[in-house]
Amino acid sequence: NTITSCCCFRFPRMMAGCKTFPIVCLQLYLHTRSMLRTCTRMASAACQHRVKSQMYAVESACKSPFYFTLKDNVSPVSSGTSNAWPFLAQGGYAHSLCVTTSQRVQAARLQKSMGKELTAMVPGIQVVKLLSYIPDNLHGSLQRGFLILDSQHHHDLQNKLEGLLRENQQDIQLCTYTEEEGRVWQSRWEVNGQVKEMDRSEVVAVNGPMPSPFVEILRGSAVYSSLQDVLSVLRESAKVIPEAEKLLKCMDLGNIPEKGSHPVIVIEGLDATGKSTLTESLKQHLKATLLRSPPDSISRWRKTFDDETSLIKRAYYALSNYVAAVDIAKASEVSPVIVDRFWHSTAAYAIATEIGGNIQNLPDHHHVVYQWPEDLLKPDLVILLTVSDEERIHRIRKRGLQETQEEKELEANSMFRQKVEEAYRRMENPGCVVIDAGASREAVLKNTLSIIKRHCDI
Ligand SMILES: Nc1ncnc2c1ncn2[C@@H]1O[C@H](COP(=O)(O)OP(=O)(O)OP(=O)(O)O)[C@@H](O)[C@H]1O
Ligand SMILES: Cc1cn([C@H]2C[C@H](O)[C@@H](COP(=O)(O)O)O2)c(=O)[nH]c1=O
Repeated sequence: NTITSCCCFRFPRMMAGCKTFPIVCLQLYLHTRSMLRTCTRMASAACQHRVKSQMYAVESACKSPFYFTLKDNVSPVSSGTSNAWPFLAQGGYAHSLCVTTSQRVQAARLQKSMGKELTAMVPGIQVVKLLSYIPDNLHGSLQRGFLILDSQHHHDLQNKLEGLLRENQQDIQLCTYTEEEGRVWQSRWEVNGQVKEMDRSEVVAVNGPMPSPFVEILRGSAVYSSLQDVLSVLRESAKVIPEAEKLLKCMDLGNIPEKGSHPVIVIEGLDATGKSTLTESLKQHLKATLLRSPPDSISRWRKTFDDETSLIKRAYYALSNYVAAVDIAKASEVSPVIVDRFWHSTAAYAIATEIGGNIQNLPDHHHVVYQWPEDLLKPDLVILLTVSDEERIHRIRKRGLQETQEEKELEANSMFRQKVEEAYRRMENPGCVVIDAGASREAVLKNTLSIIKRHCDI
């Protein structure tokens, strides 16, 4: 950046009036470009190799992550007491695949497609999220990937992984882990004409940091804290996703819209908790304007972004709040505004999706991901509707979804739902006022109206 800015701004000023100025400028520009290319190649090459202080964190369903590192890197203090690897029992194998490319949109898309490919690769293997990073430069060194657990040592798995490495040799790092007499070895593979084992190093289990790197990376990769952050991801995405370009054109990048004199009330909650039912009734009772996020103006691209990587999908939902804020600001000049889902949904679903395992793995209370973005119009009141799982299932069934299929989904997603709701409850500034929405429609409406009267000037 410094070189580019020097070339583009300072240097021309120094050379103004000089006859050879255009030639010198062109030479400098070409030289800079080639230097930048060399730097990128060097950085990428460095990523393909092990760095001594490199740490690995493996996501765990019910506990904190499992951490390991090269044995040389371990000081007696940071070392765990045992090197028992839960994945390598009974002569099984494990492999790690990390995306090394530094371009975040490209890296996220490659990671998503590899995840899909790996899960479908061989029946019986287990694919778990993995992060590789250098502790004092987490964001700068982060590589996302997977640990592939192969307890039955499938012969064709190694071939398939080699195929993946061949196809993406510049962008991924493949390692295999084996246990020999209680010691675990990491072999790194590289394509050198054919796929070869480059080197072997001993790795050991270690204690990890608190909060875990899975929590630390949420901000900026799933939960955004400003419009600038969101736009920067979407601009990068626009190079490969035409809808991102169209979406950006819908965004009015003027000043932050200011709320009018009427109250803005947001209704939040899990699916089928009664938000639509309640918001329609509130609209009538309060003679309010009813809006939703994502707003109609950009909802035609929702499906495209729902199918995208988390980085891009969450940027879409985050942006949809800023787009909705423009309508909310205008409407609140003339009437109260009811909003069906807003920022809290965006953050709560993003956090619950990204954080694997159970509720204990969520970021602690007051973490930055629970804070309202400073540049987003703030509502006067946020109401969270909660109902028991049984009642929610009952309502979904009555709404007409197929029973058995839906039942299975609810079973599988029980932990996910708990995490979304807990994330909602932890949101701050504004926090949520929780209403038990398991009562009758009339009772829920009455309760909500009395809370609105208490909090807002209505
Ligand atoms: N208080 C209530 N008692 C019983 N049934 C209710 C109540 N509120 C809503 N329902 C019914 O539950 C179902 C889900 O309600 P609704 O569509 O309002 O929820 P929602 O939160 O907007 O859902 P989604 O987020 O999935 O759009 C509907 O069939 C609705 O008629
Ligand atoms: C607004 C918003 C929604 N989602 C997800 C959460 C749910 O699975 C669906 C529900 O949307 P609906 O419009 O209420 O049917 O969308 C999300 O992940 N992030 C958001 O900001």
